[in-house]
Amino acid sequence: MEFPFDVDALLPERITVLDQHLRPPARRPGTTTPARVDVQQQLMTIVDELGKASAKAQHLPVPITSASRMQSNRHVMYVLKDSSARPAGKGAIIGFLKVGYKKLFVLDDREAHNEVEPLCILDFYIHETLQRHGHGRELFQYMLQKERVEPHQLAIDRPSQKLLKFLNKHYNLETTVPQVNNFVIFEGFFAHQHPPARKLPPKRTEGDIKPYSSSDREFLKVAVEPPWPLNRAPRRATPPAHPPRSSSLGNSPERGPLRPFVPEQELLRSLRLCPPHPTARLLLATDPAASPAQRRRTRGAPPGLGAQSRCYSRYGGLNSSSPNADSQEWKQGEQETETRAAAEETLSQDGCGEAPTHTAPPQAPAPPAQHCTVPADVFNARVIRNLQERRSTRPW
Ligand SMILES: CC(=O)SCCNC(=O)CCNC(=O)[C@H](O)C(C)(C)COP(=O)(O)OP(=O)(O)OC[C@H]1O[C@@H](n2cnc3c(N)ncnc32)[C@H](O)[C@@H]1OP(=O)(O)O
Repeated sequence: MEFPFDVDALLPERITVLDQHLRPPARRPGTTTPARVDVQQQLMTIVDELGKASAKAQHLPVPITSASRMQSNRHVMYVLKDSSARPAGKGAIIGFLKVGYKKLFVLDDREAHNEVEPLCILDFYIHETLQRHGHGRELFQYMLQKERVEPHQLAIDRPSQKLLKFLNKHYNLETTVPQVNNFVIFEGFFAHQHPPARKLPPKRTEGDIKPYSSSDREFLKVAVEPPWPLNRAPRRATPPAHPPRSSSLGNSPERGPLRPFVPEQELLRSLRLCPPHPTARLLLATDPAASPAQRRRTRGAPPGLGAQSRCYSRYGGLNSSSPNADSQEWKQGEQETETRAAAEETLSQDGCGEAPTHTAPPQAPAPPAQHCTVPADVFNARVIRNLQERRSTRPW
């Protein structure tokens, strides 16, 4: 990667380490010294351009590395220059590696939350024309020595497929410990933490735990999930052979498929916390049979009393002595009322299995006594449909 200024003179060493001060490195004796402000500007240009190139290579919508980001974070950037060739006599940049310590909450292989502050790989880029020439390894190896860390002690911020292959090839890192955040850690991470990972007190409720540790790549999350705590990770007996990969952003892996929704019992409990849907409110208001008070009054009644007083057949052959349209309509409405009331009942009882109470509306005309032939599975299907309709009132 070339620049309109002399990169070779600006960065005397093959690998230059930059921190938040973006201080120009000491120059070789004998070289002419441009104004300090120019040098800093040149450094900032290099950082910005590298950040843009890296974002492009990873298909990121915006760069996660820039001079301003460097200045506002305590990250360290290792910049590799091309010292062999000197195109146009000004040198060139091969790539960079950005690392930084971050406080993370990570899951161990027993899925316990651990508070750790590991060194994280935040951004890594080698120019397209120079990839697979060993430059990435050279840079990574230098960083490991400087930072005095072992590869398995690192946390990687949403590694790309290429980086995963790189880590596997050069450092034998393959088996990951599944996480609920963007970071990938590998087997052995917890064995060699300095200081050791701090386990969170067991009494702490899940709501107190930060669900996602801050990542520079937060904006890459594309899937819409239910809010915490409905999005808890499923328990997995064995870690997957490979960490989850991206679907929408090419090189960057994603956090994995959406976790399955919580069981029905939890869903019902959570639904009770939600305000009722306007339609449900309207139905409840116009239907006295669905009111909790009404249901409470009839809870002790023998089951099926209401049904016994109004019978119909799903097969159309009503046993009714007066099968007129009005009574048909009434029956349909009544059946829906029952279904709704049953769903209400199910909701109010947290799905504890108690049979719903069927109640005839007091104002309804008394239908002719008939034999009820609606099978239970049809009834259940309507209850389930009703529940599904209610699910669509979820706020996310
Ligand atoms: C947290 C993050 O920073 S995630 C983003 C990581 N960066 C990127 O994905 C940007 C594009 N990729 C790159 O810049 C580089 O490929 C890097 C930084 C990942 C690796 O640098 P390189 O100089 O290519 O690595 P190096 O030459 O030392 O090692 C090569 C090995 O890396 C892996 N690798 C590199 N490029 C590729 C590729 N295109 N496809 C698959 N594996 C690759 C392979 O394991 C490869 O070994 P192989 O050639 O025998 O298959």
